[in-house]
Formats: sequence, structure tokens, C-alpha cells
Amino acid sequence: QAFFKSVMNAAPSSPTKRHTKISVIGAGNVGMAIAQTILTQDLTDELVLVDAIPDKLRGEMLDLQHAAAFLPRTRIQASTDYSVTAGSDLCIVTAGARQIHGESRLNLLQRNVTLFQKIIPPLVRYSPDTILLIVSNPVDVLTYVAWKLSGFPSNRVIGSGTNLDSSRFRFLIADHLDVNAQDVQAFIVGEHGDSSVALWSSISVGGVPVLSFLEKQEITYEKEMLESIHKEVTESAYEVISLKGYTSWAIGYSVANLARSILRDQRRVHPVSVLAKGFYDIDGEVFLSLPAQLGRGGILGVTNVHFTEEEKHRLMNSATTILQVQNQLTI
Ligand SMILES: NC(=O)c1ccc[n+]([C@@H]2O[C@H](COP(=O)([O-])OP(=O)(O)OC[C@H]3O[C@@H](n4cnc5c(N)ncnc54)[C@H](O)[C@@H]3O)[C@@H](O)[C@H]2O)c1
Ligand SMILES: O=C1C[C@](c2ccsc2)(c2cccc(Nc3ccc(F)cc3)n2)NC(=O)[C@H]1Sc1ccccc1Cl
Repeated sequence: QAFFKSVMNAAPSSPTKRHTKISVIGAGNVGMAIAQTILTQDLTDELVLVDAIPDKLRGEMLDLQHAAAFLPRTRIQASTDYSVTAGSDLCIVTAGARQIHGESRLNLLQRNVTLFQKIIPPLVRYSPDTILLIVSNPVDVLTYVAWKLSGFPSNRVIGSGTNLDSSRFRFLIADHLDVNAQDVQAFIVGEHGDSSVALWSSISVGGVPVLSFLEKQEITYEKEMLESIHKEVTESAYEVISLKGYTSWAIGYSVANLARSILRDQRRVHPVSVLAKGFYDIDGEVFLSLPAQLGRGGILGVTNVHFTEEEKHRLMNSATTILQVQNQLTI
């Protein structure tokens, strides 16, 4: 029998709310942290998990479904068959091969390119209008690979880039100054990881730029303090790896934050990996992180932020290095 008596003239569920579907490819440490955060924050109507290992995939799906009593209603599916991703608004790619002990980064990269050759075409085939958000490392090169394999316009291919680097940077600055990290704005740009570039002019606390209004000697101290904090961003990543073997929670929250800006058309500015060709004298087809506005159409624009000559030089170096790596790939 009906559980509820039908109510006369009950309004249909709001016809205006757009149905959203997110697919997460790779149900590992990172993919599951992203999936869990998306569910907790009620970011989608449908969540799909794809992986190459069927038992792990079904186990993760059942375990998340069993939390339904504590979560906003979300349809959760999982399959090794990419048809389950059909009609996705956003596809988040975290699939990656694990580094074999002693394996070169280039060899690992080529193995990940081979993985992408199997992952990207079916995602595109089943969701031709989707936005691709790449997390797998090396993320800047793999975002370029996804763009090439997808044939999508570059505004619909985004790399998480230095989004995690910047959020760690914001935490460390906030911790140093004993303020709330949400009141710290700071952009790390360029290449994700060890060679990233901290944009000093972008750092502000409670809307007050850190380096302005300081006397010259104070600026020197502040810059040395910020340089050491920037170095600690990388050191803390390696520390987490050495302590727990992987990272998950920070990348989970940072990527879910990108998904929110995209799917809710927030038009917020995030440091993410975009096709940098044409910006700051970069003329190669290379993806690097720049402060970019995110919305329902993906990358809506790239901010015209001021770079010092040194920052431009370091960005150019990263572009050259990445282009050299890309030229050695078979895509
Ligand atoms: N960009 C960043 O800031 C950032 C941060 C942390 C980790 N990462 C990267 O995220 C990636 C995943 O990290 P992890 O800790 O989750 O690794 P993991 O090994 O736990 O998960 C990777 C998953 O990919 C799956 N997979 C492999 N081949 C596949 C295929 N063909 N189709 C679908 N799934 C496939 C594996 O089965 C595994 O479950 C790594 O490349 C890592 O470097 C990036
Ligand atoms: O990019 C990663 C992947 C990594 C990591 C940690 C130290 S070096 C890389 C991570 C976690 C688990 C697996 C892997 N594998 C992997 C790493 C690099 C690569 F090129 C391919 C695979 N990486 N974990 C992380 O938190 C991030 S963020 C980070 C890493 C270095 C400097 C600065 C930052 Cl903010």
C-alpha cells in the first residue's frame, strides 16, 4: 500500500533544479575521499564510481550506500563498464598506476598515459558535454593528455593543479598567524608539486595584502617567512606520504570545492591547471595552474594577475620542462 496518502495538488519536485551527475574514475585513496566529501556536501543527485578492480569497486559502493541514513539522498552506482558514466556533468579522474620501486617518473608517466588512452575516450563517448577534472599525477601533463585525447575545447578540461598546494599554503600561513584559513587568500601557481610558484602579491589576510604597507626590512622578513612556508607545502606532502603512505583528506576537500564551484556555477576563482598558451608569454600547448574563474561552463576566464619578472621566469621554466616531457610521450 502507499506509504504516504497523496496530497491534493502537491507541487511536483521543483522542475527548475537541474539534475546533476558526477563520475569519479579511480576508487582509490583519493577517489574515495573525493566521493565521500561530495556526498557529505550534497553536491550531486547521482554519484558514479569506476575502477579496474571489480571487488574493490563494489565494496566501496556498498559501504557508501550503507551510510544513506546519514547523508542527503544521492543515487550511488559503480561499474567497471564506462556506460555507467553516461550523461555525467563532471568526470573526476584519479585513476593512476602505482609507482614501481625505482621506476623513473617518465616511465610512470607513460604508463599513466596508456591508462588515459583507455579511460578518456569512453568518458567522452558517453558524456560528450561533460567537464573533465584531472587529479592523477603528474597532473599538469596528464591534463594535457586528457585534453588531447578528448578533443574537448580547453575550457572543459581542468587539472586540480596547485589547488591542493594552495590550500596547504593557506593552512600553514593561517597557522603561523593564528587566523582562520578561510580568511587567508594565497595563490600558488605554475607546476603542481616541487616546482610550484608562490604568488606573493596574492597573499592577503582578512583582505589586507601581507606585503604591502610594510617597511623594507619588514618585507624582507615577511618574504623569508613566506618562502619557508612555501617550502613547507612540499615538505608536508612528503611527510604525509612517509607517515600514512598516501594523501586523501585534503585533496578530497579541495577537489570537492572545485566541483561545487563548477556545478553550482559559483564563478569563484581557484588556482587550477589550465591551457596556459597565450598567457604570460607562454606559447606552447602546456597546462599550468593560474587563478581561473570556474562555473558551469568549466574555465570561464583566467585572471590577469600581476607577476613579477622572477615569477614569470619561473613559470616559463616550468612550461619549458613540461613541454620537453610532453614531446617524449606517445599519446
Ligand atoms: N593532484 C594532486 O594534488 C594529487 C594529490 C594526491 C594524489 N594525487 C594523485 O592521485 C592519483 C591517485 O592516488 P591514490 O592515492 O588514490 O592512488 P590509488 O592507487 O589508491 O588509486 C588509484 C586507483 O586507480 C585505479 N585504476 C588503475 N587503472 C585504472 C583504470 N584503467 N580505470 C579505472 N581505474 C583504474 C586503481 O585500481 C586504484 O584503485 C595518483 O596519481 C596521485 O599522485 C594527486
Ligand atoms: O601531488 C601529490 C601526490 C602525492 C605526493 C606526495 C609527495 S610526492 C607526491 C602522492 C600521493 C600518493 C601517491 C602519489 N603518486 C604519484 C606521485 C607523483 C607522480 F608523478 C605520480 C604518482 N603521490 N601526494 C600529495 O599530497 C600530492 S600534493 C604535493 C606533492 C608534492 C609537492 C607538493 C604537493 Cl602540494
